[in-house]
Amino acid sequence: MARLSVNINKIATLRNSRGGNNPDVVKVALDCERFGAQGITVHPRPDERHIRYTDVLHLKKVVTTEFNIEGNPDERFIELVTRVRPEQVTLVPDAVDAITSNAGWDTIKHRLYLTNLVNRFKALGIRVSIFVDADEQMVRGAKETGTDRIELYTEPYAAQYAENREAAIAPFIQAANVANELGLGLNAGHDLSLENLRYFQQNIPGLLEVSIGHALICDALYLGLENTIQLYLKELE
Ligand SMILES: CC(=O)[C@@H](O)[C@H](O)COP(=O)(O)O
Ligand SMILES: NCC(=O)COP(=O)(O)O
Repeated sequence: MARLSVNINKIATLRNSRGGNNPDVVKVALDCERFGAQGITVHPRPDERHIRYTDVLHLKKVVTTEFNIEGNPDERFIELVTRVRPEQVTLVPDAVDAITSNAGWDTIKHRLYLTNLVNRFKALGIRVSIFVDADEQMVRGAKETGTDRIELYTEPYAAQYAENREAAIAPFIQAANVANELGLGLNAGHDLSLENLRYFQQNIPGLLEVSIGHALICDALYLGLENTIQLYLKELE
């Protein structure tokens, strides 16, 4: 069964909209864990428009499930991850001005750069995952870097799901098969939701973890956080 890591960026976005500390991201992270989340994901960006670097330091002290820090590995991010030593770091090639992540790495073009980072983080005992599109060549390129896992960028799947779910999932099955064959661990995330999650996890072999933020927090507005996390966990059974 794939594990659920809740991305709490959106909680920080809400807090930042007013200053102050409401909602309290540390409390929400602990509540997510209490309600059954098996991991907490944060994605600090250089402008700190949602999760702040100081939040990451506070969260590290209290999170008892898997702590996953995602982001573009600029110097400040590398320093943060080195200091915090989460269970997992996910390397994402965000442009500074991106509203949200919108592509995986070109693992062939950036092989050396990624290999150096993978070695650096693995030497600290941090599991490394590389964010990639569902593309066989990118999965094979990721393997060359020595990464432990890849995270498949699922936005294209989510976007096509309603129209044609078989076509939407086909490249993801192919990428997953390649990852499994190469011995790469497999995570997935972006725009996964109560609508599209079950079909994804039922069809993707070897899926270890999904990180979900936007849709889950939106659902929680109507359904409550505890109930929502339970519903997502049910989809992963
Ligand atoms: C890598 C990925 O797909 C997610 O981390 C996504 O970028 C969430 O970040 P936002 O909450 O800023 O959209
Ligand atoms: N890695 C994906 C993630 O953490 C959450 O993405 P989203 O559910 O907010 O699109």
